[in-house]
Amino acid sequence: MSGPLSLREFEALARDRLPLSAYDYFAGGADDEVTLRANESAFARLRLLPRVLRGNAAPDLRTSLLGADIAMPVVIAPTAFHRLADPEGELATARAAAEADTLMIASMASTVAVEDIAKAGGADLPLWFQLYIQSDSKVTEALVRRAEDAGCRALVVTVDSTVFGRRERDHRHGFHDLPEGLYCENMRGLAGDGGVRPIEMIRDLDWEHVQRLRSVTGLPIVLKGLMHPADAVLAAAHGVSALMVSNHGGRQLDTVVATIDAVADVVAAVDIPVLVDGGVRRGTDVVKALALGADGVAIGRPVLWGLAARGQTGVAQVLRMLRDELDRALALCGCSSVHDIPRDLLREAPC
Ligand SMILES: Cc1cc2nc3c(=O)[nH]c(=O)nc-3n(C[C@H](O)[C@H](O)[C@H](O)COP(=O)(O)O)c2cc1C
Ligand SMILES: CCCCC(=O)C(=O)O
Repeated sequence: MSGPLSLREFEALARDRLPLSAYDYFAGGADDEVTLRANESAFARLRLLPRVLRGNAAPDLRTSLLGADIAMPVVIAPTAFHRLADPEGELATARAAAEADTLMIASMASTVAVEDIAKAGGADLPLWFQLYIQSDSKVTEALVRRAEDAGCRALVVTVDSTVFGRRERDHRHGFHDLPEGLYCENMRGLAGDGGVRPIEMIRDLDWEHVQRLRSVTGLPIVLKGLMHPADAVLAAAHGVSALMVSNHGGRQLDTVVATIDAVADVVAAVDIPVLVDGGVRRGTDVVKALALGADGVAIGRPVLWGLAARGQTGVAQVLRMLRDELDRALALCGCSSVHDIPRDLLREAPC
């Protein structure tokens, strides 16, 4: 029997191996999961109009993001709780990211501490730290110091989570907390008694928080979960270094537009790098995001599927598969590099 041939086949393998409550936590979205489905289906609605007879050698996939040189414009989105998928958890993910020569964004809700993730990835792995700003600014600052000391090269502030989205799959399973023995390790030592402090989502999150963060760190700040071009303009005015157009993989506000439908307006509004995540499952999806002006994409669930199916090897295979698909798609589109993808490559499919 052959191994998995696509990212979607990794999901099927992962589903077979995971307890249903963990699978549903990873797979699920908010409410009716309209946005969860839309993220993927919007890519299918965009079609390619390739050029031919362009005689290109192997396309150049390398790119750079905030000074990090990486093998392809595909990075690892921050996702929580990797040890629910595999005992090695984020350590395995970091090793696979390093092997693939790409960039990893570690979740603040990782089940391995960020300094251990950094060690596993090695000095060459560009590691960014995702942050939920906490109500106590001292706690936020302690997290920032921890990320800086671990060698993280940027802070990715998630701004789409002023409250936690309602995921009905989790309610059905009663999945509200990590199982016995697993903890959000970055929060260890931050509770009054030296214990593990729970992560908060704060309703009053605003631009002042971004400004305050700007004043306590020299690291570049990336805002993740921004969809509206007017917010993109404000972000640039507040000294933000890059944006991630994201709807949290359809897990926060349901019926938000698909990210691939939002990215072009954000790109047009600002001069800073723009990444997009949500529903990227094929090399052709990456081509479409780049044709719309994105500087790169991030993948969330496919990494978890690789991890649950085969640990570090599985994550490395997922990244390799997407890289090979991107290479083939570019060749077939007549593009010589990831920086040479014209907008007129795209057409909307008739309904
Ligand atoms: C299981 C899971 C956990 C996630 N945890 C976080 C998180 O801790 N912080 C964050 O900013 N985004 C989190 N996200 C959102 C991802 O960073 C990303 O936006 C999303 O997964 C992209 O969509 P995709 O899964 O379709 O690739 C999570 C997503 C999933 C599926
Ligand atoms: C406090 C954990 C947050 C994880 C998360 O962002 C998600 O499940 O989407």
